[in-house]
Amino acid sequence: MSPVKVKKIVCIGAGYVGGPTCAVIAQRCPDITVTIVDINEARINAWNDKDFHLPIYEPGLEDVVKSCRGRNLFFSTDVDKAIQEADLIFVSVNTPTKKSGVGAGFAADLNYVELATRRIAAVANSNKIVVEKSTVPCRTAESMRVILEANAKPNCRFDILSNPEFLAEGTAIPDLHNPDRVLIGSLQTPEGLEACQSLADIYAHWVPRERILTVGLWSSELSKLAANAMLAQRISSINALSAICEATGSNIDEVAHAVGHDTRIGPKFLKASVGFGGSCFQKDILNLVYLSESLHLPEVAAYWRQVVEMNEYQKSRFSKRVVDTLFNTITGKHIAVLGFAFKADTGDTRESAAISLIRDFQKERANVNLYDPQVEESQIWQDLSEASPELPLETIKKQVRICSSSMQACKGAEAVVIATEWKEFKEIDWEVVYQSMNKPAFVFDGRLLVDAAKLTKIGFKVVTIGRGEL
Ligand SMILES: NC(=O)C1=CN([C@@H]2O[C@H](COP(=O)(O)OP(=O)(O)OC[C@H]3O[C@@H](n4cnc5c(N)ncnc54)[C@H](O)[C@@H]3O)[C@@H](O)[C@H]2O)C=CC1
Ligand SMILES: O=C(O)[C@H]1O[C@H](OP(=O)(O)OP(=O)(O)OC[C@H]2O[C@@H](n3ccc(=O)[nH]c3=O)[C@H](O)[C@@H]2O)[C@H](O)[C@@H](O)[C@@H]1O
Repeated sequence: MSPVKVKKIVCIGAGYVGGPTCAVIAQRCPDITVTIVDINEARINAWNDKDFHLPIYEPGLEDVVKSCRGRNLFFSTDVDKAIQEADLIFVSVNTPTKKSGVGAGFAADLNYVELATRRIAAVANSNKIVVEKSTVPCRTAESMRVILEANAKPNCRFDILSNPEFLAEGTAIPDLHNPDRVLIGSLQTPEGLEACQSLADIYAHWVPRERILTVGLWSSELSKLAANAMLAQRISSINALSAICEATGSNIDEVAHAVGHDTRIGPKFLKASVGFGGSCFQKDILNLVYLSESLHLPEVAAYWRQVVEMNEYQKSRFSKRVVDTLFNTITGKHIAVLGFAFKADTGDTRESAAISLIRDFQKERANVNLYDPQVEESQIWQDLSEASPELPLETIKKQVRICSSSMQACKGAEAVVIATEWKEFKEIDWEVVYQSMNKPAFVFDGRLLVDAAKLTKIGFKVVTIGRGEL
């Protein structure tokens, strides 16, 4: 037997991962037909939009989709047909934190993975390579194998691979074009290794072979959780140090620069912030915490849990600093919040620190003027309602006004809070903003974005994360 040469791929799940990842595969492998399917019809319609108003904002994505949609890249809701035709199936569905039942608040909800797996088993009528692309707990591939084999049609073989995704939102396309590594986990059996080879051959169309790492299935699954946990741990470490900086008059940027110069530590991912957000860091660490507890390793669980707790502390510490600085009350004051996405260059708001900040400001009965260049209004109302379920939306709308520019948000405000590091906030004409604000005018920089000395010269009182007043 030799490795199957893959001709047709289906990706189940047309989200932030499935969409960009498989669009890039289609772009780089013109000899392979790629169909991305989803049960969400509105999402598929948006991927097929004739004016390319795609469901995800991601720099460079539109060009990739334009280059191959209708050629060898297709988006469809016909999940069954696409499964039947494919040699290789990516499972790229959502794996959120469980909201109820055993492990609620920690464990991953694997319902979507299981439903997709059962669908594959129900409709497949030829051999398939099934690839776990979603981030899943260790040994999920084993559950998938059991489900697939128990329901397989005669003469239908399934080989299961783990191929976690490491792209970051906002830089998904360059990350996919030039990945640090592609990780493929397989059973170390002859069939498993052949399936691994088939998938590696796809990536080898554009990724150098030495960056395609092949490991055992369980190592691959755990490596994904480990990578996210260690990245988040760096942010919590630098944020913990930012609190010490504020109390001692040190400057977190200078500390990060000095620490990061050590080649063993490295300069990346040491930017202090108002707290990390995004759909995955918290979820994947909680998943690791749950795994550790299930394995009777409470000390290990406590170690990782602290990374999330430090992040919660950072967010609440920042909103408290706003209240304390504004003379211990923000009731009735106007606060301009700039940015709602969890980071720049994405319209994604999942777990965004801005949501917690605005909820805290609402509790203090402040008026919030909010501006974000990408996030849809409907998404903002949904997030704010979920953050304060006790408040009717009408009450929230009385306290929060969505603005169409930074200028509009800042006009008449007592304070500006920078929550997302959008490039356009760097280019704000602060002289003009200052004139339009109530005095004293404060800027709270939660992203180390603005030139504090320049703003102070204009007349602002500037409070920056990780910088003390001493
Ligand atoms: N968002 C990110 O930057 C990254 C996410 N991941 C992981 O990738 C996975 C997917 O994440 P996202 O793409 O962000 O999620 P998402 O929520 O944007 O997309 C998942 C899609 O799967 C669809 N879906 C669910 N069940 C289905 C089924 N049975 N049949 C067809 N479609 C189905 C949903 O309708 C949804 O459109 C998660 O496990 C996540 O942890 C990994 C790396 C990066
Ligand atoms: O599994 C995932 O979902 C992905 O999670 C992260 O990617 P993402 O969440 O899209 O974005 P990051 O750039 O990692 O930023 C996450 C959060 O940390 C914050 N951050 C990042 C870096 C930093 O130095 N400081 C900091 O506060 C960002 O503002 C953002 O809120 C990882 O970087 C990806 O490798 C991984 O594939």
